[in-house]
Parts: sequence; C-alpha cells; structure tokens
Amino acid sequence: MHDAARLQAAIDLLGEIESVSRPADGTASAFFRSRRFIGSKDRRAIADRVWGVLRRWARLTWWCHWAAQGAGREGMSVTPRLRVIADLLITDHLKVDPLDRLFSGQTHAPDRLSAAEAAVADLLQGRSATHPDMPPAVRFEVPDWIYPRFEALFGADTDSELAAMLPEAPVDLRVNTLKAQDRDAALAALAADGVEASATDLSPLGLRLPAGRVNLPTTQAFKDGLVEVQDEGSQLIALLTDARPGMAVVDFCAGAGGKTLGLAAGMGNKGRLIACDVSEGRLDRSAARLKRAGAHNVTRRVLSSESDKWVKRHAKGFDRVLVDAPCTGTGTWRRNPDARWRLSPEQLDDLTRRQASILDSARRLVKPGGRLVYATCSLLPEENADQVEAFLERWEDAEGWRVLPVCEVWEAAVGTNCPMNNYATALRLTPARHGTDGFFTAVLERGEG
Ligand SMILES: C[S@@+](CC[C@H](N)C(=O)[O-])C[C@H]1O[C@@H](n2cnc3c(N)ncnc32)[C@H](O)[C@@H]1O
Repeated sequence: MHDAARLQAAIDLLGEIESVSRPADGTASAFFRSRRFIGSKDRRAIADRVWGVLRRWARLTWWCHWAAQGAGREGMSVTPRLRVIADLLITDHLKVDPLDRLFSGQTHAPDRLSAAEAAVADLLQGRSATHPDMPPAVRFEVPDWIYPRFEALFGADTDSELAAMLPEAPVDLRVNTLKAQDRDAALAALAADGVEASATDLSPLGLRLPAGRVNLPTTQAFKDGLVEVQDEGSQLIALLTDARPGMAVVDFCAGAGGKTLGLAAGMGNKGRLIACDVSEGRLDRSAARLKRAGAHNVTRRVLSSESDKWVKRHAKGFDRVLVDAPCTGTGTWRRNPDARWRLSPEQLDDLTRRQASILDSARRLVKPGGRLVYATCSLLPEENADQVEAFLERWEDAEGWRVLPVCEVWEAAVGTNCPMNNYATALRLTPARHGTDGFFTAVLERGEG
C-alpha cells in the first residue's frame, strides 16, 4: 500500500470507530478481519495513525474548530478526514504541498481537498500541538464534565497527573511462578528469545518490555507459560488479595482471568479458587490462559447476576473474595484513548450503583475474619474511596467490617517497599507517580462474630 492508501484506510477506520459505540480495538479488529489483503506493515501504519488521532482527539478537534473559524467556515463539521489532515500538519509537521500530493484523488488515495479543507489546512500548517487558549480539559484530553473531578482529586498535581495519562503505556509481564522458578529465570528465558525486559520496582513478579514492538506470542518464554501480559498495577491487586495455598478464594469479577492467574500462582495450585463472572464469553476466554499457565485449581462459574443463588448457597464459605469491579476504566486511558470520549455521567452513575450492589452481594461469601478486596482500574473517588466508605456505613456495625491499613497487607503479601504512607487505607496507583495504570485497591476484613 502506498502512503496515501494507508491514509484513506485510516480515515475509513476512524469513521467506523466514530459511528459505533463499541471500543475502538474491537472495531479495528473487525475492520482488518474484513480486509485480509492489508499486510502487517500496512496494518501497523494504519493503526498507528488511528491511535495517534484518538490520543490527540480533543486537541485536533480544537484546532479544526479554530482554523474553521479563522477561515470564516464556522459551521464546518470536524470529520475523520479533517482530523487526519490536522494530524498530518500539526503532528507530522507536513506542509500543504505534500499534503495536496497525498490527497490526490487518485485510485485508493483520499479525495482532493475541498476549498474549505484547503482554507483550514493553510491555517493549520506550522502549528504546534497546543495553543495558549486551549482549556486544560482539551490540552489533557479529558471530557469537560470529568476534569473538575480530577482537579479535586489531584489539586496542584492535576497537570502532571493528566499529562502522564497521554502517552502510550509500556507493556508489562507477570512472571508465572507456577512455571518459572523465579523472575530471574523468566528474564533469562526472554533474553534467550532476544527480548531484553527489565524488572519492575513495585511488583516482585513484574517485567517491563522495552519500548517498541515485541512479538511476545512468538517467544518460547510465552509459549511455555513463563510470563503473561499484565500491567504491574494489576499484578499488585492479585498480590494484595494474599490468596495462600490451601485457602478457599473467589475471584468475583474474573472476566478473562487476568487476576485469577495471579491468585492461582499465589496459591501454588493448592486450595479452591472459583472464578465468577456474569459474562460467559469472558470466562470462556480465560480457559486457554489458565491451561497455558498450568493453573489447575480453578473452577469457572457463570453468575446470572451478582445476587445469583450460588452466592447465597456459599455464604461465609471463603477466606478471600476479590471484587475487581466493572468500572469506568479511567486508569487505563493510556491504553484505551477512545474510552475517554465514550464515557458519560449516566454511565458513571450506573457503574457506581452496580459496584455497590456487587460489593454487598460478594461480602456474603466472606468467612468471619476473612477478607474482601475491592479494586478498580479507575481514579475517580466515586468508584473508589466513596464506595468503601459507603460499604462501611452499611456493614461496619452489623458485621464488624473494617478496612486494613494497606501497607500492613503489603508487607505480608508483596514484600517490596509499600508506595503509600503507613496509615493509608487504600492503594492508589497513578501513571505519574508509579508508572503503572491507575488503580485503586482496599482490603476489607470481616469481623470474627
Ligand atoms: C474489570 S473487569 C475484570 C477484569 C478481570 N478481573 C481481569 O483481571 O482480567 C470487570 C468484570 O466484571 C464483570 N461483571 C460485571 N457485572 C458483574 C456482576 N454483576 N457480577 C459479577 N461480575 C460482573 C464483567 O463482565 C467484567 O468481566
């Protein structure tokens, strides 16, 4: 494919992403599946352009409106084509002449620029990514309605915290102690595959891949189940659950099994681990991963809802229950830049209601003296500290629930330096402070009564 054809494919894919409400990665997979003639190099170039535009969405949109206004074309709509034009001029510093040559209207190339597009392009040529008049919500690619929440949370650090959420995230691996002797053994196996990973600071099982593309599934270390892709922060949630050999453990929102794998490794395959979810499809997807990892103590259970009869039948039956709750995913925006623009206040309200209901139901499963670990990959207080506080209001007196100082749990279960202060009641990880995705984890203990 020549450059112009790649650009047209990127414009087409952006158009599809914009017209459906599903996540961009699913739309992109379907797009490429139905165009098998697009080779891997072309696919990568198209995806790079599309993800670049998604990452710079608000800024490019702002610039398009600014230039349309300057060109006396106020009503002009910002199309996928116009965003790509703006991206080429602003991010790639392309000049108008080469832009005209790409938008040639020849076979497979984008149509020639309209008069309005040409006027906008003239004004965008030579601009940098930001403009002094851009509001902070635009500069940091945050929906207007969420920005004040981040300001309240991060205060003076708002800019640096949000800036750290803009670039692409690194790829982390968790060393699978069911297969690899230890982290050094996994490092050596990857090195033998030509992959120079480095050890992470917080997770004792974490490895970080070098920037650039590593074709992990083709490595022997991956095929042998020595490593699994998992953000360092996610690894820490499984570790903080402190699931030990011989325990009875539930992974209540197990999904495709990311944390289940970590829990099974912590248990050394000894004891009972039930992976629940309301999505049969997601649970099914965990099967192959569990097999590759050599996790044998896991039973999968599809729930009709969080208050499925199975929950009532197994009340007070488990030492540990992990609730890795469905959430807005604001902590994973580095990986899913389109998620920023698919979120609405209504969805946040709906999710916080579901989180409370899931917590209330999952707590039934915990034995007296056992633990309920609540985690999200969100940074919003409504989904995190507010949920824990409301849970304690509902159950502290009735059932003796309390929240454990997270560094106490960390010392016993993780062993590296705890990144929070000794009194912190929850682990809060952010890309700026910890180099991980954004995560929240609180460990609640049920009274002995
Ligand atoms: C954050 S994801 C879990 C990710 C998974 N733990 C991992 O580490 O790969 C949240 C999961 O909660 C599930 N879920 C949503 N509503 C639920 C409910 N009422 N009860 C149990 N699981 C639910 C979703 O299907 C989704 O798989």
